[in-house]
Amino acid sequence: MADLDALGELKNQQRPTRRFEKTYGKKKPAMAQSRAMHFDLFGGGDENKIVDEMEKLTIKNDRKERVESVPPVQECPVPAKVHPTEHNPRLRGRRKATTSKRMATLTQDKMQALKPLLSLVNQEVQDFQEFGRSMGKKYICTKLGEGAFADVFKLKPKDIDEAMQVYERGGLVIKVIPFTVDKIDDDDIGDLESVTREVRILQTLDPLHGFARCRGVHVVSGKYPDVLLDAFQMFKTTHPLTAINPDPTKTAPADQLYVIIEMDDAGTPVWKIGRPSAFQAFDIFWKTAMVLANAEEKVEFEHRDLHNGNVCYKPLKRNGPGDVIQAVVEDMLEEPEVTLGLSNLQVTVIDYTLARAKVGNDSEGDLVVFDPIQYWEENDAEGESESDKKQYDTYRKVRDWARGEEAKAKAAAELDGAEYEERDKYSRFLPKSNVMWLGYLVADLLMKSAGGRGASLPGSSRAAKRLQLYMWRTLEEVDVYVNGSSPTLMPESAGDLLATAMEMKWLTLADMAVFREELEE
Ligand SMILES: Nc1ncnc2c1ncn2[C@@H]1O[C@H](COP(=O)(O)OP(=O)(O)OP(=O)(O)O)[C@@H](O)[C@H]1O
Repeated sequence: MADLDALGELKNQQRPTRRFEKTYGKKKPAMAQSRAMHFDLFGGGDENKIVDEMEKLTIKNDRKERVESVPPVQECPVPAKVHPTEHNPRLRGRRKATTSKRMATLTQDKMQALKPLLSLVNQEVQDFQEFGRSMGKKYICTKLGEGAFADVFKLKPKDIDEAMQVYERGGLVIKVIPFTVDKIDDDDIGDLESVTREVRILQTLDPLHGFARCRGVHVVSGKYPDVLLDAFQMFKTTHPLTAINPDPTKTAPADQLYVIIEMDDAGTPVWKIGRPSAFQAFDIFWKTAMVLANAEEKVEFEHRDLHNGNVCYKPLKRNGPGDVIQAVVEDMLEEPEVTLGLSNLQVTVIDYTLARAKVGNDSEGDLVVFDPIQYWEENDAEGESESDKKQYDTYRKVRDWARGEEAKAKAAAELDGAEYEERDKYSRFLPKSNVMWLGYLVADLLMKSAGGRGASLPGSSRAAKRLQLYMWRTLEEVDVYVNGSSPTLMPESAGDLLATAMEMKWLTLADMAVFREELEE
C-alpha cells in the first residue's frame, strides 16, 4: 500500500509541459584522489588526463561576467582531434576499453550542429544499438524513474568484483535524454541547447559537494537498445501509474539522438521518504541549504527547480544507517551541541535542466548558462496536491522576482540616463530563488510529518524528545520566516539564510563545522 501511495505522488513530480499529465517543473573541488575515481561505462583512459580536463572546467571568477542569453552552443572551443577511446579524460577510468565504439551515421548538418556538445564531452556520436550491446554485456539494467524528458536507469556490473567497486563508489545510474538538433514544439523531447546547458552545468557542479558526481557523458543516435528497452517495459509493468514516458520504439525515429549521462546513484528522492523523523527532516533541509550556499559562492548557482524529486538522500556510509542510531536517542542524557548530521544521511541535489551557473573555461571567461524557463511565463496551472500547488507557486514566485529585478534594472538605467541593455531576466544571478525553493522544501518536509510535529522516535529519552521537538520547531520557524515573508524581506540567498540561522540559533557553529568537514572529505 505504501508503495501505491508513493506512486500516486510521483505523478506530480514532473513538469506539466507534457500532455498536461506531468508537472514541471560532490564534494569540494575534486581532489586528485576523487578525480581518479572517474570512469566510464566501458573503461579505458588515463587519470592525469582526467585531472587536466577537470582543471579546464575551473571557473575563473575574477573575470568580468559575461552573460549569454543565447545558450553557449556555439561557444565551445573545438579540441584538437583525438581518438575517442584514448582521449576522453572525463569519461575514462583505468579499465581497458572492452568494446569497439561504432559511430552513428548522421547528416553533415547534424554533425556540424552537434560539434559544440561533442567537444564538451570529447566524444563522437555512437551508435545506440552498439552502445546498448556493450552495456548489456557488462551491466544489469533496471529503470529507476523518469522525468518529463529523461529515463533513468541503474546499472549493476555483472562481474562481482566490479559490482563491489561500483557499489563502493556510490552506485552507477544513467540518465537517457532524447533530444533534437532543432527546437520543436513537442515537449517530450529536449533540444540541443537545453541538453548542452544541462551537460555544462553538470560538469561545473561535478566537483562541488552535494551534487551528482558525473562519471561520463555520451551522445548516441539510433534505436533504443534491447537492454534498456527491457528495463523500460519492466518499469511500465511494475509502476503502471508513474511510467508515463512513451515507448521509444513507437515514438522515436530510427536516428533519434540521446545524451546519456553517467552519474553516481544519488539515492532516494525526498518525495518517497514517507514520514521523516525530526533528524532526517532537519538534516535534509539544512544540508540542502548548505549545498546550495556553497554552490552560490563558487559558481553563482541557482537550481530553479528544486522540487522533492530533485533532492535525494542516502546513508552517509555504504550500508550505514539511514536515520539516527537507536542507542543515541535511547541513551541521550542532554541535548548535544551538534545537531546536524545525527540522521547519518547525505543529500544530493540532481537535475539541472532549469539551473543557472557560471560555467566556462579559460578561453570563455565567466560564461553564464541558464534556461529561459518559457513554460512558466504565462502558466497558471494550480496543481492538485498541496505539494504540487507549492511547487507551481514557487516557479511563479521566482519568475515574478526575476521580472521585478528586470524592472528595477530598467528603472535604474533610465534614472542614470544610460541605455538599458536587454537581457533575459533569468540570466541574472538571483540567489533568492534558492531561498524560495528552500521555502518549498521546508514546507514539503513539514507537510510529510503532518500530525507528527513534535513527534519523537519510539524509545527516545527525555533529552532526545526535547531535541526532536526543538528540531521540528526550528523547521517551523524557518517555514514561517521564509514562506511568511514577502519576497523583498526574504533572505537574499541560501548563504544569507544560513547566516540568519546562526543568528537565530537554528544552527550552531558546531553544526556548520560538521558541514565544513563534509566539504573537506
Ligand atoms: N543520480 C541519480 N541517482 C538516483 N536517482 C536519480 C538520479 N538522477 C535521476 N534520478 C531519478 O530519476 C528521476 C528523474 O530524473 P531527473 O529529475 O533528472 O529527470 P528530468 O527529466 O530532468 O526531470 P524533470 O521532470 O524534473 O525535469 C528523479 O526524480 C530521480 O528519482
